[in-house]
Amino acid sequence: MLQKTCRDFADAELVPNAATFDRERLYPEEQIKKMGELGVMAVAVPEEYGGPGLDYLAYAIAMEEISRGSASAGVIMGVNNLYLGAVLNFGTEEQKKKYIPPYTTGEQIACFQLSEPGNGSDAGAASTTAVKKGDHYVLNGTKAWITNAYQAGIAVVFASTDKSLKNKGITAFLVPMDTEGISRGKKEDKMGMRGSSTSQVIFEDVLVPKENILGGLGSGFKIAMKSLDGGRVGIAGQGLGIAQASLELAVDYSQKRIAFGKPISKLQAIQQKIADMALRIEASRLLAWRAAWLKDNDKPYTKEAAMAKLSATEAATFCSHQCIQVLGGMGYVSDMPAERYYRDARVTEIYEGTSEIQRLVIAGQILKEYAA
Ligand SMILES: Cc1cc2nc3c(=O)[nH]c(=O)nc-3n(C[C@H](O)[C@H](O)[C@H](O)COP(=O)(O)OP(=O)(O)OC[C@H]3O[C@@H](n4cnc5c(N)ncnc54)[C@H](O)[C@@H]3O)c2cc1C
Repeated sequence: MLQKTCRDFADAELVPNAATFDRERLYPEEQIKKMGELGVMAVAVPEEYGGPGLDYLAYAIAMEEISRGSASAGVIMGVNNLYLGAVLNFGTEEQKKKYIPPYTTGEQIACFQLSEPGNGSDAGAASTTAVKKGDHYVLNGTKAWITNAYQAGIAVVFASTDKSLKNKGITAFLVPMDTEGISRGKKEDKMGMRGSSTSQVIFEDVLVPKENILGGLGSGFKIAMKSLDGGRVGIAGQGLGIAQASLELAVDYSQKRIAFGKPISKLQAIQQKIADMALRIEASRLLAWRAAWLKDNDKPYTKEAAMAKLSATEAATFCSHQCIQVLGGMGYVSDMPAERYYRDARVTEIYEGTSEIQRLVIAGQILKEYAA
């Protein structure tokens, strides 16, 4: 039912507008509010905090269907859910009551600030500092590549409270984005995902009350890694959505395009592409749903989430590439969405851990299993 609801919504509200969001770098405000009404801005948030109380399998499915319509809407939703997951899993009761409900409806959205100009994959090397001053911490530094930075009302910010402890000295803070001393850099001019804003966020002597520490002093790195495990199930869903949209377009076009007197879908070379696309999508979907199922059943799922993210995002790049090939010249122009799928797909292999980092995570887990 959720899948159908999201698919119908995407077909009615996202598919017809996705090219405009992309071309005009437009934040899909109206659609994000409607997604809030559908419950997908806070999929796994229990009803007591304003969410629909679903699980990560539902999240993977919703991310796929929304991203099939507009990958930009998908990443806005994904980062909002990433923030909510961190507060839900690591917040005190008071923090959950205060910092979850306003971000479940799509009226206000959140961001997740881990990366910095000097470190992305090496997230433990955070150079943003938080220094204790009385009942407050003073934050200084620059966060980079922050999705939703221009719209977000709240952020979870990772900063070092003790550099000598390296990643064990990182602490997570809940920081309202209108706090004095916070400014945003220019909007990044991106290859894809142009309906979502991405920018640096600069902290200059930003005072944050000590009650806004999330999960305890020095737990920031653990919070980031655990949150990203869940986030990767969502990005796998996003990759699947782009891949599925590419497959559907390629199949439809191939049945209508006539070359040498018959539809190109009759050509075995085109059929091979369709088979390869469908195969990668089905395999990745099973990986994504398995990772979600493991999480929903409180079983370890770090390796499975990394496999799902890696497989589905590589499928997105592969399928969007093949889709352009099936469309020929029409794949290369913006009259058709194939070139947008290709541009949007590319970053899914970069954010929430690059493909290289997913392989490191997978290999690390496997080597641990075999060492036992
Ligand atoms: C559009 C967009 C939105 C984003 N949104 C957010 C956000 O909301 N919040 C946030 O915190 N971050 C966000 N990011 C940042 C993203 O997570 C980082 O870009 C990503 O983690 C990679 O970090 P980096 O860019 O510093 O690359 P680097 O870490 O410098 O990596 C460069 C290259 O080296 C490789 N590499 C690095 N270390 C290793 C290693 N140990 N082994 C093998 N290869 C390695 C990488 O895989 C990559 O190919 C976003 C990025 C983009 C582009």
